[in-house]
Amino acid sequence: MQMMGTVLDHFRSSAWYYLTAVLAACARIGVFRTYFNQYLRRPLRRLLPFLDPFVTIDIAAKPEDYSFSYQGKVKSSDAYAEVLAYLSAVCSRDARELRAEGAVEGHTFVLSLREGQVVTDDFKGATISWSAVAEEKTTWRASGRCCRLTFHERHRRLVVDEYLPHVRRAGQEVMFGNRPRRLYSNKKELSYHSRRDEVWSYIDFDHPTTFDTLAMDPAKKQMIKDDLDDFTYSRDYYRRIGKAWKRGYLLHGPPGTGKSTMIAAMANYLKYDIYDIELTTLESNSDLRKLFIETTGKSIIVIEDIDCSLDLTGSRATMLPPLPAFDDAAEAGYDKSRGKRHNILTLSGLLNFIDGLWSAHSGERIIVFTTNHLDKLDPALIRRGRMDMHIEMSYCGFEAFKTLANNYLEVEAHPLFGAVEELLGDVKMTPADVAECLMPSKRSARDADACLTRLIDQLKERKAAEEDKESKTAEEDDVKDTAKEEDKWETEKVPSKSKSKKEKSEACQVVTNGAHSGASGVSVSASTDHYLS
Ligand SMILES: Nc1ncnc2c1ncn2[C@@H]1O[C@H](COP(=O)(O)OP(=O)(O)OP(=O)(O)O)[C@@H](O)[C@H]1O
Ligand SMILES: [Mg+2]
Repeated sequence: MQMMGTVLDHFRSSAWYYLTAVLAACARIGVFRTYFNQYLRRPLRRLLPFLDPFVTIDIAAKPEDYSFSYQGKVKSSDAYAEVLAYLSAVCSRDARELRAEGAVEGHTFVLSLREGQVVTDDFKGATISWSAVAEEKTTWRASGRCCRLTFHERHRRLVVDEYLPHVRRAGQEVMFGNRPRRLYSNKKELSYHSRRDEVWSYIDFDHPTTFDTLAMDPAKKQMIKDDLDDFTYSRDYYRRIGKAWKRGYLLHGPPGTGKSTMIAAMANYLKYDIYDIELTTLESNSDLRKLFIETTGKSIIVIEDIDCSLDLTGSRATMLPPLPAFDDAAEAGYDKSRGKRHNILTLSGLLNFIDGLWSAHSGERIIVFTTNHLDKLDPALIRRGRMDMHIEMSYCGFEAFKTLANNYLEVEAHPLFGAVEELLGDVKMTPADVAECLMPSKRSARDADACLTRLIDQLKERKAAEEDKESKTAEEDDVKDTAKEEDKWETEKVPSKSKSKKEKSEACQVVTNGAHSGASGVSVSASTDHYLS
């Protein structure tokens, strides 16, 4: 028992000893920390770049910050996905241990680094290392993956000002290129708070037309391609001259000359999405603005048949009719129950959409209008600067025909081409009609002779019809000319100066009276004769 007491005493005293020692050490650490923070931290920080000159930036998978989109809805940052897309090419080239994930959209894989792997990227003489790291867990966020870039302190400005924006832009392009193109059309019901997917619906755009299959004069086609190329590579130029990065094309020409086909060729050439706006479904200028805000960069915004969409021919001031009287309200499109007027989309609203302040929103855009009747449009709508390029889609010429023959019959030359060339010089036929003739009736019978003969027959028929029409018109003109000549001759015989007004009116009276007395046409001329005699 005494022994037991001695052991306990010993234990107590040593516990006390150790506790005192730990407390003393903690106190020393606390004192050290205080001294370190007060006197050493700053000088050491200044010394750090000499010891470790590398800077690191983490781009996390889970965005820490959220930005607010136009309608005040939270929109997450895409930076991590963009970096992964950018690095995918570098990784597939250099890394040995990779991970592959399906791209958010489309059918491709995005390759990224496995944890601990490093790849390097060169940019304007700077070497930047990328590594995949597990992000540290914090009190408010679970751990996630992040991409860490490391670079020398002396490249700090280059990386922050140029490299990172370059990574984002290139990443966006990779992401955009990985998915199929889209054809968007506007929904009918738009509310003020509609989100992007509530104002636009889309389908994958898989139109096979390219500039190679588009039938038109080769020089004109090349000019359009060059213009599109210039536009896409001119981001800095547009910025420098202070112009929104957009270009307007007006396609005009008779039905079936390939205006819609041209839009498809443009979209495939540039790899842009198409936003097809049906103006007649919109109620007001703000609807148009809402649609426009929800479009993305790298897109073609199309308004087809602009002359038919709305009455856009009036002056800007008179486009908006005054509010109708109450009884006429329904007829004039005034919805009494909702207290608002329909179809008050105005020309000035449309002009604003094309080149107002909103037009500069997010990236490059092409705006295309099509019309069958150029003369019906307000000059303000189609002036240069708004519609930068006016492209006339015209009837099929021989060069355009050769493209169609190559498309449909896979022939580049044929003995019947000579006859077609001659006839196309005389007859106006749209590419759509030519294409129809070249389309074999049976898929198995892709017989160039038969198709070309059918085309020649059609052209001959049209030529005969046109000649017939022309000769009829000429005959009618002759009759009209003769009638005019006779009238003129009759009028010249009237001694107009010899009679005073009063006499003339009396004469008219006579004529009128005379006319009353008999059959009108004959009587008039008879009366005139009477008057003349
Ligand atoms: N220039 C062309 N090149 C190739 N195919 C063409 C061309 N023009 C017309 N076609 C053919 O004719 C069809 C109709 O052409 P498209 O719809 O492009 O004409 P459009 O000018 O838009 O007519 P509309 O004024 O009636 O809208 C197309 O599907 C295409 O097959
Ligand atoms: Mg069309």
